[in-house]
Amino acid sequence: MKVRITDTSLRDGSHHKRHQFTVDEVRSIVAALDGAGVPVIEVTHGDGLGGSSFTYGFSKTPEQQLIRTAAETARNAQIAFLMLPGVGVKDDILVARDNGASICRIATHCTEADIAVQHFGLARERGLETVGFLMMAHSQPPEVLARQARIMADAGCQCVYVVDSAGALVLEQVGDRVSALVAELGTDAQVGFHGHENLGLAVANSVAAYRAGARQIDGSARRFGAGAGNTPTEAFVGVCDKIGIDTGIDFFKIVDAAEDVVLPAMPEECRLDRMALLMGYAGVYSSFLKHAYRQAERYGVSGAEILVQAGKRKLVGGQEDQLADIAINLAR
Ligand SMILES: CC[C@H](O)CC(=O)C(=O)O
Ligand SMILES: [Mn+2]
Repeated sequence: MKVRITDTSLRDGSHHKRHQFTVDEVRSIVAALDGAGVPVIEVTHGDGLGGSSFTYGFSKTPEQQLIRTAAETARNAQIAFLMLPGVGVKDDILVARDNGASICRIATHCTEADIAVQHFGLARERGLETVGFLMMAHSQPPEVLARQARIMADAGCQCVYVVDSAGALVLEQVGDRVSALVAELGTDAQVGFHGHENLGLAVANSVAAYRAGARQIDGSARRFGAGAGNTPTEAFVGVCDKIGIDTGIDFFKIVDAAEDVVLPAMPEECRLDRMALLMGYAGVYSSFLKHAYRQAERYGVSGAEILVQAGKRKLVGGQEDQLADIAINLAR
């Protein structure tokens, strides 16, 4: 059986890099991933199209320039981009398409799929392949996610992802969620899985997702991503080789790409440390990590305590400003 892997080091890795990718880094990483046979490479600001801002962090290089560079560099891989309705707008989708991207991935909090309906419609109308992200999927039971997936599929989404944004899901919890989506969607849309490493389970969870019927899985070379990073693409490829899942990716080439090309572009390895573990344990959005560090330093409080409070408040993606509010309250 086959699975399609999307490498998101040039999008989810943008959080870890504080959105400072250069054209040269994108060119060399895309060339290496493409050369290893990675079929889809995602390139965007970490928070999606339009994310470059005071709230989320300014990009060093305009993301559309990075998308164009990626599309010009890839020989076989398709270039994907992410957008969160409200952070980006429909015109951003059209510009990304003109810059050579062919897969439009639209992310919403996992109870808010309806805000993406018009974006899926536009993307399909303009010939883009579509993927939907149900973020923070640990926070809702399988049946709720399945209903949200139905909204996305009816709007034109061709693959709905269970997105473990907090790296909080454990094995069967992934399988149950993916199975519910597979049962709901049937042949209307595929199901995908996007994992984070905050509890050290990203590869195992991705295998569980595959076994429950997911046919698209995200990875990031060298785990380059938010929080403790994502499912390491190279490790997942190795595991797939061993258990008979065809990824189409050359294990030895992706191992070299991760070590020789991706690692040098990382500010540091993604660490499974106290802050990351807390995120997985308390169900906190991985993209909050760098923001928590920044607010902790600014207000002289504990970053770990900020994350614990963020978990208690059940914050969702887009509520980054509340981390400052938490830090101010802790400082008082
Ligand atoms: C800001 C979008 C977010 O990083 C998407 C994602 O990768 C996730 O929720 O894990
Ligand atoms: Mn992610």
